[in-house]
Amino acid sequence: MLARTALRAIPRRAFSTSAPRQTKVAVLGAGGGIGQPLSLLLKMDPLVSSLSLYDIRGAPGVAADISHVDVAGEVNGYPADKLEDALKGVEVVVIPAGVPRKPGMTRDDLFNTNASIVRDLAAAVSKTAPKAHILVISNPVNSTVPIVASVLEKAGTFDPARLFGVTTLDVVRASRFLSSLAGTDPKDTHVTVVGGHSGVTIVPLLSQTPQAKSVIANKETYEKLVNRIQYGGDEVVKAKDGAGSATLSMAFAAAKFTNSLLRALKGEKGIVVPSFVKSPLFEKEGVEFFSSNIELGPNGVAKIHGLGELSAEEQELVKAALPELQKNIEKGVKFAA
Ligand SMILES: NC(=O)C1=CN([C@@H]2O[C@H](COP(=O)(O)OP(=O)(O)OC[C@H]3O[C@@H](n4cnc5c(N)ncnc54)[C@H](O)[C@@H]3O)[C@@H](O)[C@H]2O)C=CC1
Ligand SMILES: O=C([O-])CC(=O)C(=O)O
Repeated sequence: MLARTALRAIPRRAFSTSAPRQTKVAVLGAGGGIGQPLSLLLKMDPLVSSLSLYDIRGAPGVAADISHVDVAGEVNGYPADKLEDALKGVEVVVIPAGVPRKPGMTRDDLFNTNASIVRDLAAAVSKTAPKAHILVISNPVNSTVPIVASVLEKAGTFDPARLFGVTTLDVVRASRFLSSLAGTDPKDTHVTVVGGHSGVTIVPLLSQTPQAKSVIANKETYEKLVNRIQYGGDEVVKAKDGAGSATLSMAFAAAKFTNSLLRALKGEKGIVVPSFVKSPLFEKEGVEFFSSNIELGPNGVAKIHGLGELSAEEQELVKAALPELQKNIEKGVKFAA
């Protein structure tokens, strides 16, 4: 009896909430390496009242499986030809559909396959759930988010406050990697990561984290840490040795970001997290999407924060990120046109 009570306590502690379950969330790509654990974590989020799981393969099975978990909330699975049904009445759509990397590939190498997957899913969301908040996980995020924006723009349904590239895994990694060096608890070690989601476009602002002070004082340690945060994805791709990329830590990160958004949608104030959104910060430099701290509100993006004070090294990192970001964004926009 004691063990059962302890198990029941896990979902309550894993997610923050002050309101009852009330939001319908869809996962597109729910049968995949990220989709399955993400769907389970969302089922355990008290703010999710109904889960709609869609994939071209296997979603009804995943839904049947997850629906046996003894927490409240409905779960439905939809096969390949039922995308519209899956999206009916949905307020938040999370998209992890698409192929992952193998060793030796860059995220941009996924473009040829994933661009059209994301484009077609965005068109379906625009048609059936035009007011939904869209959270894009599929890589290359620097290009897939602009693709979604372009598709919605053409359809007349684009609201920049409701489109997010999920870069939370970079934030999670930065916190974890820094904590292991600084001997701190990741729970209290927050790192703002800005830019985009690949290699040099990932820019951790470690100078703004008090716990990083002694770690970044050593140039070699600092450079190694920045590199590890920028190429953390490669570590997992290499270790999985052809079996894909990060799935479990990504599912964790996406569930965390989704929970932040759901809390803000329900009226909780003061939720500020990084996300890759349509942003004015570097528009003049020709970079229309950028990840920085975003204040979330009842309609999605409430305020886009600036970068704050940067060290000389961070200024250089941002400078190096911009041309690559611009290229990735343009590629997405051109594809969608
Ligand atoms: N944003 C981020 O930080 C991260 C992004 N990713 C990206 O997430 C994506 C998914 O990765 P995994 O789950 O490991 O791949 P996976 O191959 O295990 O799963 C992808 C799923 O998408 C489904 N799918 C393909 N086309 C679809 C369509 N048109 N509609 C619905 N579902 C479709 C597949 O059937 C499969 O079940 C990849 O592009 C990967 O690079 C991965 C880790 C981190
Ligand atoms: O590295 C990859 O391809 C998957 C990914 O985006 C990450 O783990 O950050």
